[in-house]
Amino acid sequence: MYTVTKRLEIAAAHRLSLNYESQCENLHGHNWIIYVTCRREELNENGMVVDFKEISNIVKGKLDHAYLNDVIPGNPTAENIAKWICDSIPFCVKVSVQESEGNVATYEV
Ligand SMILES: Nc1nc2c(c(=O)[nH]1)N=C([C@H](O)[C@H](O)COP(=O)(O)OP(=O)(O)OP(=O)(O)O)CN2
Ligand SMILES: [Zn+2]
Repeated sequence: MYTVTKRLEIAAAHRLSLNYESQCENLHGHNWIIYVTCRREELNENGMVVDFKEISNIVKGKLDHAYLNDVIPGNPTAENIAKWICDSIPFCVKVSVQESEGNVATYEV
């Protein structure tokens, strides 16, 4: 079994709809740090699980400098961002999304 992990950083904006009063409901931004892990039994003809560039193209192409409410279905929390990324990348088994120094959400298949 082969595993690759790609670390990415994106800058983006979002606002959350919450059932309590919070500054997170206001438009604001983060520099999210994202770890994408893909796993596969056999390598492709290029000797790769998934090309790091493909991971970068998918994540950065859709999310970098974006308004995440327009991309992520539902509330663009770190949890939902992690699931959206995992569903968007072939052979992805785990995504961790770090929103700030102490706040990390992980989605695993
Ligand atoms: N489980 C989650 N909780 C929260 C999320 C999330 O994605 N998943 N997101 C937010 C907001 O995006 C907010 O911008 C960040 O939350 P906050 O609690 O303000 O985080 P801080 O680290 O900046 O605040 P401290 O109080 O200094 O810890 C909210 N919750
Ligand atoms: Zn936020």
